[in-house]
Amino acid sequence: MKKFDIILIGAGPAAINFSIATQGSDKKILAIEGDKFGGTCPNYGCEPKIFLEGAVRNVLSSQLLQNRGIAQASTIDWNTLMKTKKATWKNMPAAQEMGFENLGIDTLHGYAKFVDNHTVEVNGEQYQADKIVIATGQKPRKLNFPGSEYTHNSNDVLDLDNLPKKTVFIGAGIVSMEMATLLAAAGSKVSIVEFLSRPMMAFSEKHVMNTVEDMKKRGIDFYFNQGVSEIKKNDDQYEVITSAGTKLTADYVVDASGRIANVDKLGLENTDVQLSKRGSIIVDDYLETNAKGVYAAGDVIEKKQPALVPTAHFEATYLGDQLVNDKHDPIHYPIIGASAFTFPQVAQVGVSVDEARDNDEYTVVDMDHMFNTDMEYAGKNDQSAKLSLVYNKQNQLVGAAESSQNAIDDLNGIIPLIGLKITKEQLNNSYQLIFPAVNFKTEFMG
Ligand SMILES: Cc1cc2nc3c(=O)[nH]c(=O)nc-3n(C[C@H](O)[C@H](O)[C@H](O)COP(=O)(O)OP(=O)(O)OC[C@H]3O[C@@H](n4cnc5c(N)ncnc54)[C@H](O)[C@@H]3O)c2cc1C
Ligand SMILES: NC(=O)c1ccc[n+]([C@@H]2O[C@H](COP(=O)([O-])OP(=O)(O)OC[C@H]3O[C@@H](n4cnc5c(N)ncnc54)[C@H](O)[C@@H]3O)[C@@H](O)[C@H]2O)c1
Repeated sequence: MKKFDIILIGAGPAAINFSIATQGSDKKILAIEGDKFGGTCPNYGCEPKIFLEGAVRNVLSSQLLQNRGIAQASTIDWNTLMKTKKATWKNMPAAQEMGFENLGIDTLHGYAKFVDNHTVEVNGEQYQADKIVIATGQKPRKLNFPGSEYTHNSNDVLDLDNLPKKTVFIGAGIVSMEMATLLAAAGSKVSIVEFLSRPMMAFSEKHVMNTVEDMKKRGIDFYFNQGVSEIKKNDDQYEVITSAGTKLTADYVVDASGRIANVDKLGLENTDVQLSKRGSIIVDDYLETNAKGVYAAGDVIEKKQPALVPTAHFEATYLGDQLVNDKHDPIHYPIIGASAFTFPQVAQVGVSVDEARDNDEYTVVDMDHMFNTDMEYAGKNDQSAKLSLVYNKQNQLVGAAESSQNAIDDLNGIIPLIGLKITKEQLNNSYQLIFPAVNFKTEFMG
């Protein structure tokens, strides 16, 4: 039996930031990874997605500027794009593992299974620690219906060598909306089937629907209020049948119906760790599970905050600091922005625009009139751009939502204003951003 002070199960963003936070301590720490070191973000998520999205955004922007001075709009060469993506990310897991080792963390390949609250088994060998951190993230959900065996998931899309002619996405969450944007821009005919009445329910309706309208103009079809009930295979084509009787043909079907906590290989039945109804790990305000000395961080935990890299990083940094310094302070989350890398992008932060519209405590200011002047977004011909701001009774900016080609960078400029509760006067007396900048759009400019 090998003994450590702390064992990390999973080696994604949560584990990485935990390791950074513990750097320089005398604790003996082991990171165990069953698949690829680095976890979802650099291997199956944000980073390869943003690589593909960068090309797509440039192409779609150039198409919008045709006849405004761009002579020939560009198009996507999917095969070269994918070949480049694969070459760029090939060495990522090895580089990530080296990152752990450089931080003084021992690494181990294999799936960890609990034997009891303080012992895990990996490849037949046992490892023990007083403190164990579960950072196993989430994985794509697999729906179960006749023909569901023909579906692919987001990991497959990010590795797709040849572009399908027709693609059907099941679900219209962030994963689906981003990947539909990619495949459609590259030339696939994309349809999206969604149970609910609109996509990305966690985001402001007005801004999501603004993006949906743009996606529709580019030929993406949406089928709301219905789920997929059956897929039939006819030679190399599939017939996708929905609960509303819609029939769609496709040569590629993506199950993008959501992500579930990665707990199935953990042997949690051998511990006191408890799961929520959704199957995520329940933790208290100290990120400790029901089993004393067993903690959890990142996407795997049940929480109100969005399951994103910044959330995982914040939790892991907090936990690393608590565990190596024997602290006992509850976690207090900061303002965390959320976004979808669609075209146009959708982003939001702070108090929800939808909730604020029905609440007397807040005032929602829709800044759309600013954009009709063809000024703020003119260089990108972003005519449909929409930005809404939420102010509280003290006239402090407390929330924002935007749909535009620049929504993510814009809101990254707004997040400090909200997080620091800064007033217009404080901002203008402290710094002036390069013009034109988001503070102009928010009328925060002095
Ligand atoms: C397509 C896609 C795009 C995304 N884009 C963004 C984005 O743009 N911005 C953003 O902020 N977030 C994005 N996310 C979310 C982001 O990837 C996650 O929030 C983040 O990776 C969570 O980190 P984590 O460490 O909690 O889990 P993960 O990164 O999932 O890492 C968990 C690791 O644990 C391993 N593991 C599981 N079980 C075991 C076991 N029993 N033993 C050993 N190892 C195990 C897994 O193999 C995995 O490597 C995206 C996600 C997806 C799927
Ligand atoms: N840009 C980013 O930051 C980014 C990108 C991708 C993923 N993520 C993270 O991953 C999480 C998961 O995203 P997701 O899109 O996988 O999940 P999701 O839960 O947000 O969306 C899944 C969608 O599928 C629908 N659905 C479920 N079953 C269905 C069925 N049978 N038929 C039709 N529709 C069905 C749901 O109603 C929902 O709208 C996000 O919430 C986010 O935390 C973030």
